[in-house]
Amino acid sequence: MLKNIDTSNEDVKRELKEAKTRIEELEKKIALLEGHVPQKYPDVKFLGYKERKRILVTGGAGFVGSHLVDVLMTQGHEVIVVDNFFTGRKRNVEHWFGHRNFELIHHDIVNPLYVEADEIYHLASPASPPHYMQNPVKTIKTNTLGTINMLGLARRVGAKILIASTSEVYGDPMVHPQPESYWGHVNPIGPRACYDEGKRVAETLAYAYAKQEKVTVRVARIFNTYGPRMHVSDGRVVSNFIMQALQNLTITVYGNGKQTRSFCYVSDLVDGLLGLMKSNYNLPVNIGNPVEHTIEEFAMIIKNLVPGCRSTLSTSAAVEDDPQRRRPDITIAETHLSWTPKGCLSQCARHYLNYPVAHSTWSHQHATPLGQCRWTPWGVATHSLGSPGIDEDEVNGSIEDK
Ligand SMILES: O=C(O)[C@H]1O[C@H](OP(=O)(O)OP(=O)(O)OC[C@H]2O[C@@H](n3ccc(=O)[nH]c3=O)[C@H](O)[C@@H]2O)[C@H](O)[C@@H](O)[C@@H]1O
Repeated sequence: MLKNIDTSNEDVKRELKEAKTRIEELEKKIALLEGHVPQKYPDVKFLGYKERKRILVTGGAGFVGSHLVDVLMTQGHEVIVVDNFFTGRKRNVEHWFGHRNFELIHHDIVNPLYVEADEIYHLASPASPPHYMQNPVKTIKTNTLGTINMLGLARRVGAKILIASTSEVYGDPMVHPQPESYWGHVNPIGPRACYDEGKRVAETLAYAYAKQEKVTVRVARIFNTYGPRMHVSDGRVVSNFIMQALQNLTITVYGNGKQTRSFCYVSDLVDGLLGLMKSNYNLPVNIGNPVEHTIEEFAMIIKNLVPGCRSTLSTSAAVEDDPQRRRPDITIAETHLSWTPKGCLSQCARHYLNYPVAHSTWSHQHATPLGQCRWTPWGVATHSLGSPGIDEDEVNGSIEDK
């Protein structure tokens, strides 16, 4: 091209010089950006355009959402994450920044969203009691208006939508274990109502849209879940007890500790959500681990997992409306999704124990399926974790994104 250009001409010389300077500036900017974007992504399968789906994950930067995003990305789908970063964090998905199949939208789903999608996983909502009680009106809006917006989007674009509901729809249950057919025992004006009733309305909305607007819906009732990327200031029992045990602080058992919970590891939950989305089953499905422990037993399990832990247990006044027993009946998930949780509590808790104490590597970790774990005194060798130590920022509860 330059052959026909008179490079002795002063104007051309000047233009070439300017262009060169501009190219140098751009090269510097590219180098700078490359420094921020991870060069190497986790392995992503290639899918042809017929198999590749465009999948929207609301709350995709949160604890559960980000693990789901990891699996969908590695399967080769195009994933759009929408999050308002109330409890979600960019660092949970930063290992995908810049990937051509990944998009992150900072948006609050209380406001309408217009995107194209084949499937929607609607996970957006705070899930930890102290978080959802902090702004109950906002929690109700997220679960009602937010769900209406997502169901409306599913209707407009013809997407299949999975609503993340909760074991909290059963309230303080009078039936144990809880089958999906149980209607629950919820205090509609209690401190947990913003979440419990919000999720119950979300379920009602899902089936109203299914009936009236022919939207294809799936409803997962998620039981207590734990794993990497749960914020250390999350306030739920697993992260509280682990952080207390690691620092030799008193383990704060609320009430007399005789209340029960059944804990599911996050990779098992994600498998259940994927299985439900794929299945033809359209009624609510419990996804949780049916192995039940009292909170007192659970405190001892965590204490015993931390070498040399000198923490003692304290009890206190019971939390208002705290469900006294919780254990999922997972017959439907086993029958219709062929799903059953694989993780056992002490192994998974040990696995998870590594993450909050090795914060620099925390956000990049996947919840490795247990079959792939190699155990070391501090957990999983495959994750090349740092030595135990506590991240000041995390412990002091610097939750700038809450
Ligand atoms: O982990 C979850 O997935 C669930 O967490 C909460 O439900 P909850 O069972 O109350 O969760 P936690 O706050 O972890 O409490 C579990 C039990 O431990 C007790 N607890 C909690 C924290 C603590 O420091 N000490 C303690 O004894 C609580 O009183 C409660 O009895 C949410 O409300 C659910 O939506 C969510 O699905």
